[in-house]
Amino acid sequence: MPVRVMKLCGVTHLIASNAAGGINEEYNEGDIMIMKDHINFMGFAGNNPLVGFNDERWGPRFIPANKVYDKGLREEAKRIATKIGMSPIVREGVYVFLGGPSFETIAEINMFRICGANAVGMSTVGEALMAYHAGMKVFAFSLITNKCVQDYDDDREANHSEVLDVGAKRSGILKKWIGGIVEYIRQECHQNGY
Ligand SMILES: O=P(O)(O)O[C@@H]1C[C@H](O)[C@@H](CO)O1
Ligand code: HPA
Repeated sequence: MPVRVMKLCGVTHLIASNAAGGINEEYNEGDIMIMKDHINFMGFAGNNPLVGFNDERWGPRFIPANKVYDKGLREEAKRIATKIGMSPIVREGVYVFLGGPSFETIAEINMFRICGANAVGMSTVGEALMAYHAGMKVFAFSLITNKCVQDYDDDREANHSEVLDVGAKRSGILKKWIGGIVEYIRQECHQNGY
């Protein structure tokens, strides 16, 4: 349970990142989507990290999940993006969490688009729920590494090498952006006496 180990070490904020496929047709490869919400599709099948005995010292048995992704951090992240000139590539949207490792079928992508998902990936939601349950502030974002195939006449196929290539291409700007967010969190912790 790495998130709980972080909590025991005094960590107050979680910054989580992932590579994701763009479902929203306006999203481009290389865009960055701040997660404002998620669809825990794995959770629909009972695969929620909070299932099982709940030790109240971590957090309550039943938690709301409509504010997992901290609004203040999202606003600050957008402000920093504007300051460093990356706002044209920054989006905000809903991430749907699937188990993978196969990428999605066209029918699945069409279903998730209709359900309100903007991007699809294979991680982050479990960690975000654990951290929120333990009282940590959560900020998460997706690097859109590919536009999901949504049409049977489209010959492209999702693959892991494009994920790695786009990650490498965006590493410089992401370092700068995350550095700014970390600095904001440092100041917030300082003001709150942490
Ligand atoms: O660990 P993340 O969610 O960033 O990785 C994504 C999803 C798969 O693990 C992989 C697919 O290429 O990238
Ligand atoms: N689907 C799921 N996970 C992903 C994708 C995708 O299209 N791209 C990067 N990670």
